[in-house]
Amino acid sequence: MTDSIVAPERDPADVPAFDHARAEAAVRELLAAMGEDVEREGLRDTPARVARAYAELTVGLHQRPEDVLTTTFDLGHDEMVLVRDIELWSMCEHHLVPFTGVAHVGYIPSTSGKITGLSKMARLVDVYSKRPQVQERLTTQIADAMTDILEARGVIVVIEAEHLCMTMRGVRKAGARTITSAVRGQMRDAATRSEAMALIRSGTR
Ligand SMILES: Nc1nc2c(ncn2[C@@H]2O[C@H](COP(=O)(O)OP(=O)(O)OP(=O)(O)O)[C@@H](O)[C@H]2O)c(=O)[nH]1
Ligand SMILES: [Zn+2]
Repeated sequence: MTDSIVAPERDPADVPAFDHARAEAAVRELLAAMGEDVEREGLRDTPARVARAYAELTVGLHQRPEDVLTTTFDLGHDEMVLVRDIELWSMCEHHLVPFTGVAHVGYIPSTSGKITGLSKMARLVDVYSKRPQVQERLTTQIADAMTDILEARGVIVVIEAEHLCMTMRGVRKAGARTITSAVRGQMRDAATRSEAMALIRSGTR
């Protein structure tokens, strides 16, 4: 593969605003390419609807991780914090169909004990999910943002997801789950990592 999984992150300031007119024209073309009658009643508003839907599904291209990891508290807490089973919906950049599953995000705060609001970790997952993605990049981006912005001493991110491009088309293997992980800093320590994995697995239903 020539394209890097860990593509350099684009500054959201450099990403042009979602072009609704262009997206509508493209959807109209796609429908025409399918042989559909784009003027029939049921499809008349579809290009505009799809454009709005894709604007929503890619809103993360315009968001910065540092804008969601804003609320930090210096609690002096220096033990592991882990939020498990954060629901995620993203879009595979190869087929533009969803992949969905859960993210588990854990970290060991900085030596100063800088922690973030728990909901902010879920918001961070959303920022990176709402873009054309591959699961590996999504995983590393979340881990790197936690490390850089919170100055976390250790981070673990595990994502379990089902890709609709493998389920509803192509190889058609419903139920196959892809698991990716990214581990940083002190979380690489064998004992700490197994503690985190045990906490994540304790939720396996
Ligand atoms: N590594 C990785 N691969 C993905 C992800 N999402 C989709 N893919 C894969 O991307 C690949 C694209 O392969 P291609 O051969 O170019 O496309 P294709 O002919 O549609 O492939 P099939 O899905 O096998 O029919 C497929 O194997 C997908 O399963 C992801 O998040 N990570
Ligand atoms: Zn795909």
